[in-house]
Amino acid sequence: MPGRKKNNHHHKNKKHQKSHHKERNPEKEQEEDEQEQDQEQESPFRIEHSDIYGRYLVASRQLEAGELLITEEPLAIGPCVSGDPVCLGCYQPVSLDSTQYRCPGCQWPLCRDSCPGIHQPHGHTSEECQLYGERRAVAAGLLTDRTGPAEVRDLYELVMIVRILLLRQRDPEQFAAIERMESHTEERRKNQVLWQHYEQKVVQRLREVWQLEDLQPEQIHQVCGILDVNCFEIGQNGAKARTLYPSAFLLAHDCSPNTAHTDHPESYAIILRTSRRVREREALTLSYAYTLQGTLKRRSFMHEGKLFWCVCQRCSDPRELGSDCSALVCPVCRQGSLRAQEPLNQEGSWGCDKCDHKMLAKDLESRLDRINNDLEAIDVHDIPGLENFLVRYREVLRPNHYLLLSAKYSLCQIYGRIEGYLLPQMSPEDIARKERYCREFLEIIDLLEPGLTRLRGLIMYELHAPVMVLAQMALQTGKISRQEFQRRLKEVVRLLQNSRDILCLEPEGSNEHEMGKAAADALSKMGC
Ligand SMILES: C[S@@+](CC[C@H](N)C(=O)[O-])C[C@H]1O[C@@H](n2cnc3c(N)ncnc32)[C@H](O)[C@@H]1O
Repeated sequence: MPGRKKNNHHHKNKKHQKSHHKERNPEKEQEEDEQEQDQEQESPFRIEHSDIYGRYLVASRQLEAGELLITEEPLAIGPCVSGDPVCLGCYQPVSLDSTQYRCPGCQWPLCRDSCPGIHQPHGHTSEECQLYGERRAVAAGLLTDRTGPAEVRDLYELVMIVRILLLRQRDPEQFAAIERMESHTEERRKNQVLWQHYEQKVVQRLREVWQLEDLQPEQIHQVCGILDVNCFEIGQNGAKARTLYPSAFLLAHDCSPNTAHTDHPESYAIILRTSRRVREREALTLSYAYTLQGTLKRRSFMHEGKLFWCVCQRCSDPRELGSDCSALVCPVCRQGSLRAQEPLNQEGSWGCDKCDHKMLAKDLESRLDRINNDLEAIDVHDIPGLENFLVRYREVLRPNHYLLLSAKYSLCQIYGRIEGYLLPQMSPEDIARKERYCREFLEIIDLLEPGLTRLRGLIMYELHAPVMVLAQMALQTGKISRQEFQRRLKEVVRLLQNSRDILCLEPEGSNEHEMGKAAADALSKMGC
């Protein structure tokens, strides 16, 4: 499969070159065309072009859910750009204090001296080590436990850019493949705030402070654009990296996509499959944004980073495909729901469906930002804190609002899993609460990410346990009949089967795959 997909990509590039040299060798051209047609017939997708999407992939035949479309290793990989320091070899979190292991050559923090990513192409290479070693004072020397998150982020941002620019010498073909990706440089140049940010934080720093003067400003800006537009954020079991892949970048975006992807914990290869049935000629899509965000946020995220305004079905629908996950309680009548009147207008107004109250999107956004800050301040393991958040905002946000769903998602995962809240320690009321949150969450994910998607697999696994425990309790206390117990058990089996089928698609060695195996074990213990 990797070969097939890779061919497809290179094949496209050949085609591109050919169009400029058509008269050169007509016989060879014809032979190549035939080969291309053969390959296209075999491949589950082909590349097309539109004025809106640019290049994108379409299904070359009807595809069933779960079909493998692409698996390929990254052309480039680097740490994620967050304020959290990670190992340059394996992208696991590291600390910046004096006890943290550091590379003897360049002093950047690494997880340990036996990190599998040291001197590996997908990790901390000797080339990179030498470059940073010569610039210790302006690179790793700044990374101490007194360095704030913004400075940590700025320093780590440079790593992937430097790696790509080093590829120019080491592997010009790979570099050329990256250079052919969309960078939206001209549109980015028009946005002075964005352009100046990269000029100061990246271009000047690399050329003046790090003294990499042979890097041309235009090329650095182009690489920054390519990274913003095409990067995948990946990582298993706590690792956080960003990657560029040779052909997966071609998929267009949709806020309710028809593919799902995961990545291999060691090779960082992407594994991309259809998540549901896809019709012949339908565009293959993935989501560049986070599912648990409302339309206003997703659209501005895509506009800022990817330079387009999404007009997909979910974005165009004030009720977001029936999920209603952006609706607020009307602050005036307290009865109605406040929704976007023109969801594709970021500055439009939001109106109540029961009274005349209206609100501007920008006022609403700042309100939501404050609520989001409140949520982010709560530790993900803090059950009372999360429960309190749900109570505090139930008069403000509709029950399916994405901020409430985020809190419910955390609760689904920690009830039953942390000390003091393990299933045998939990009251029937708390177990029932876990069940309720799982069901509420699943109902929305079924609308937004239907099919073979990781979130569905995870939540169905979480849901099976409370259903099972409560059914057993109810049978023992005579609250339900044996027949009703059997009916509930059937649901448990269905949940376990679905989560096994989804989570076993995750790569071996990942936590999700382990969960898929646990679901399979539970089924065999039940004799299924
Ligand atoms: C990762 S690239 C995809 C490949 C790109 N189309 C190309 O030709 O190189 C992302 C870019 O594709 C375009 N794109 C992807 N999905 C889109 C969508 N749903 N609507 C409009 N443009 C889209 C935008 O220009 C976006 O910045």
